[in-house]
Amino acid sequence: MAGKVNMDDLQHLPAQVGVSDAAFEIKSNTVASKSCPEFTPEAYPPLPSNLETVQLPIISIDDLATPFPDKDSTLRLFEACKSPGIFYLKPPAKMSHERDNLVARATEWITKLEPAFHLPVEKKRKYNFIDSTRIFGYKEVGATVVDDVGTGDTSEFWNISKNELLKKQSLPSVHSTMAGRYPDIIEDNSSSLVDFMQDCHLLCMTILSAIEQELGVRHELQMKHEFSDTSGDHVRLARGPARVGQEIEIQTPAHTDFGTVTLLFNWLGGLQWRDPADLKWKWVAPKPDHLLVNLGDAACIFTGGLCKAPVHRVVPAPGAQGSYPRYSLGYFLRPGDKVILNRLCAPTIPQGLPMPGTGVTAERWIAIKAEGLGIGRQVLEDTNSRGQG
Ligand SMILES: O=C(O)CCC(=O)C(=O)O
Ligand SMILES: [Fe+2]
Repeated sequence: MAGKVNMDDLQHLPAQVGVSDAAFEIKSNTVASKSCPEFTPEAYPPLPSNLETVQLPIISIDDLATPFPDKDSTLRLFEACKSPGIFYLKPPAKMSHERDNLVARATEWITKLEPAFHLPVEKKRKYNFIDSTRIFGYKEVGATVVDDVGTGDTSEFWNISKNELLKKQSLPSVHSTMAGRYPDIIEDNSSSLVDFMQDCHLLCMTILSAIEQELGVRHELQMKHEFSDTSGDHVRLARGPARVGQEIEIQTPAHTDFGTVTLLFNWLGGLQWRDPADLKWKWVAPKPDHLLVNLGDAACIFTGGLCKAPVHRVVPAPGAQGSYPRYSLGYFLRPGDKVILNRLCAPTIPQGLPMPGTGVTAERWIAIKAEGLGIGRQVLEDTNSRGQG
């Protein structure tokens, strides 16, 4: 069955170690109803009080988003990027043009776009990823492999491409005559989604700017991530089902993010970070009014391994929270498609062994990683054009 791993098999999967028993305390009277809307953050119960969660650094963007941020703030951010490579970030209370802060807007986006998940599966399949090089559109349950026997994941995604929405904005008349790339509920909101992406991108640039300052490089990192560049940048809406049983159900298997910076908004537990010190999975608790920042492979390569790309995965939320379907939203910042993943030239960047992905374009790296996760296999199997990636 998609995404199911028997508890007895856990030894075979190094990814499974260290999960606290508190995760599996589900009381039968807390089974989620199938009511809609499913995304009801105000109703979520707390995480189990005995759950061990990892203490991640907490950074406030107000300290960084000035033309001359103080040295302590940029250093604290850089230290968090070096270890563990994942941290909480408090966004500014108001963004440009008096828009609300990003956490409030991410909450509104999930609320508004949740119906895209409730379309009949045949309808959603019309928007399946084209292949593993173009992972925009719909990823259905089971399309990603969670172990070496080919078990599928349990989550579904809508990956909404920044460039596809930008193209639609610049060529509205052409697009109005074309079949929609996304369901109407997404297409109809594309212009305000672009505004949201632009503010997410800006926040990522603030993070890159702080890293540049600490490395003593000018704008080399930001230049590889122009908003107008064709790239893998996208908003990902994800839905994972409520916990079904006692087994570990993998919503998203162990991975590092492919790109440079991920802004992650989640409201229920279920995200786990693999501690490199003991290889145990540690729960990452959502922090009210904060988002999570997670660095990816490209950040690691550009900085010669100084920045870390943490290994993480998603399982149903622990305890009573596991009774709720889990929604999350990510903004994935990736280098321009044609950018070659190489370390920056600066005396501060270590000259070590090349890391996986070094020397290939960002576009190719996305395809290599997506194939490794089995993404696109349903399309490929359906068309019988190629074996599983
Ligand atoms: O849903 C989450 O909390 C994390 C999702 C994630 O890691 C991903 O989509 O890359
Ligand atoms: Fe991720």
